[in-house]
Amino acid sequence: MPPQPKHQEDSAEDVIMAVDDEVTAKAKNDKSPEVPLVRLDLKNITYAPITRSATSTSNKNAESSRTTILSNITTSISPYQLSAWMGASGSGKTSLLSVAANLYDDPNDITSGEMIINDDAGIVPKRLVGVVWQDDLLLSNLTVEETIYFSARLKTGCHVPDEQVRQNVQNVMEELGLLHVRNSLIGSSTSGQRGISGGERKRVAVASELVVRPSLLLLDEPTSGLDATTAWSLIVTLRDLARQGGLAIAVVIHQPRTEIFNMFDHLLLLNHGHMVYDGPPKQLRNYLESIPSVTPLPPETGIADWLMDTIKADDDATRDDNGNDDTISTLASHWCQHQKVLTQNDNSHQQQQQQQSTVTFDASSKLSITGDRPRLSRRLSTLKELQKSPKYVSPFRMQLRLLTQRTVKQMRGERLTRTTVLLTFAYTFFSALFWWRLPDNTAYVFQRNSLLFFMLIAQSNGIVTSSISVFQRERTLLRRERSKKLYGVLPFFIAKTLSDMTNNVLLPCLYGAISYYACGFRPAFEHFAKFVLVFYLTMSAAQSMGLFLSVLIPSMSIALILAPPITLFFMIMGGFYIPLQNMNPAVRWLSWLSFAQYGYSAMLVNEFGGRDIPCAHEVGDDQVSVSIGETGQCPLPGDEVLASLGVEGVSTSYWFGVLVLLLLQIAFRVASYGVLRRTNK
Ligand SMILES: Nc1ncnc2c1ncn2[C@@H]1O[C@H](COP(=O)(O)OP(=O)(O)OP(=O)(O)O)[C@@H](O)[C@H]1O
Repeated sequence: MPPQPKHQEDSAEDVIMAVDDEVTAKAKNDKSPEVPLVRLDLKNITYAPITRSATSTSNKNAESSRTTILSNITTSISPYQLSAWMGASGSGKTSLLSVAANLYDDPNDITSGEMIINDDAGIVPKRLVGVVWQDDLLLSNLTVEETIYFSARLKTGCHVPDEQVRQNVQNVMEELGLLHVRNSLIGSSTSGQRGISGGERKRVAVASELVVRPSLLLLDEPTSGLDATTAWSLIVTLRDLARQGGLAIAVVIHQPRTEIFNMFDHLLLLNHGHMVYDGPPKQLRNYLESIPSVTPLPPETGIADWLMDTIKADDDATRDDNGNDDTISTLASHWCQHQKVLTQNDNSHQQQQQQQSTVTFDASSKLSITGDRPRLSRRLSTLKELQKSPKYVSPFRMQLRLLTQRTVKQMRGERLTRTTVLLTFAYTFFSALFWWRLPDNTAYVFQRNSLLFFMLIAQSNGIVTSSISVFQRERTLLRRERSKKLYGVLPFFIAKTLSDMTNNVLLPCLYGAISYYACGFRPAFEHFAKFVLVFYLTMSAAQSMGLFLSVLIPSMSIALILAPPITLFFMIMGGFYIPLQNMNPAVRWLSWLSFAQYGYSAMLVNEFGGRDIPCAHEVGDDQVSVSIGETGQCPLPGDEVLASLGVEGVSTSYWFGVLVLLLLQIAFRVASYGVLRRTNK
């Protein structure tokens, strides 16, 4: 007999769930706040995105070249249940996951079908969904605890006190066996920085989602790379969370061991984007063995292994008979027939239920309900109620604070890597080696001048390139977290700008400061401070230009190829190689956009402006002829030097250069923000 509502006058959304004794007992002890129950029904979903090459052609062509990845998928993810999605590689499991989580690129990619949330057509509010992808994007310089904490805090409203959030972090680390590595850095295999193991990474990714108890949790191959025991204990944890907390959980899984397979409440089997089975795992064997072409489960063979062999054999048979992959396989067409029967049965069942004024979960969950088990009554909210919430969980100020703290922590390891320290040391060594203690007289004006430009060139290229590579990593994380509505582009951007102002440019400035005294520029502190200021601003303008390039050019390899010639172009526009007055007027105007021009001019003004340069022969250093300052005057007025280098008019003002450098980087940053807002969705 189907379960009855407690009171006859209960609304139609009231749901009675039955769970087993053990789970009920655990649920009573569970102090975590109740999650809103979410049931997601996918009805006849066909997902056909436009392939990347097609988007470059006309819309008409693009439409006709959509690739159908999922055909007519009908399944449910129900509260209190752990569902598994299985299928061979490329069968469409990950695609289905992005459809269910509402994280696909374009709504038009769903060419037919509908999604139902708690009986209302619509999509799940993102704040209720947690997704763990195959490729986690954890920040390498954060510890395990910091990673989970930042994720928790960004997903928790500011009304929840910090102690509570930290307690939740502690609990989830305990649940997932991460306490022993709580202070270990995540690390990164690509940068050779050793960190936690692959299995621990996976658990950190799961913990970062679980910590806020999402109503709907979707995990893409959470057990891949885990040893058998760890995989088993992770699935046990997920099953317990579903049963105790009412979470609706679906995991994409390849070939689980039988003990794991038996833990699933619901199974969806896909093959080449078609459904092959959807229902209770316990009935799978009977169902498959009822198909004449299927070899029965051999003794001593795990059910998941047999399942994958059966799909493979079905694939081979389809290809043999028809010579192409597009033809629907025997298993898929058998399921179509079966589904028709199920739908008819379900319709008549629903009619029966309406007469009795009761509501149940989907067909599969009914199988777990037994009349004499204890019951938990939880209300299934309407979609409208679920949607009632601000766009972002945490307010702007909190997003900004958390993102700034997180970026600072991430940058602490990148600022002082062995490579950056070595590079700075090498450049300082070169500068000192070739320009050590330059005499201050007319014979060395040209060398002073070339050293100033070398300093700019040496550091700018590196800074533009590192700005591009750092942002390309951040971009993917931003896209993923933004699509989950964790924060907006503005707080991310401000946090990044604040971090950029102190990171990446610090070592180059240290290089500039040491070289300044080592090479013997004007000794007064005022000139040293002015040099450091303008050097800093030039470097940060170069960094902002690098950011703009990487925002504009989504492909990192292309951006990295284009960056050096673009930087060099602006360097030439700086006026060292060709004095600006000798430049072709058609391109000369571009020097107004060159950060190098303003930085170089201000440095020249700081070094030569407002003073006379002593004569070489008067100080006994006359082996080099005066090559700058056409009048041959001696002592040489510094303003002559500036004029001969093309520094004229407003450019002779140091503060003009400083102001334009400031404005230039603001312009690059604002433009980057605008482009990012429009494109990085
Ligand atoms: N945007 C897209 N455009 C074109 N083809 C796509 C797109 N996304 C996925 N595919 C293709 O759809 C098929 C299913 O991909 P999907 O990643 O969903 O499979 P999967 O079952 O998760 O595979 P795996 O187990 O190997 O991760 C693959 O052949 C893939 O190349």
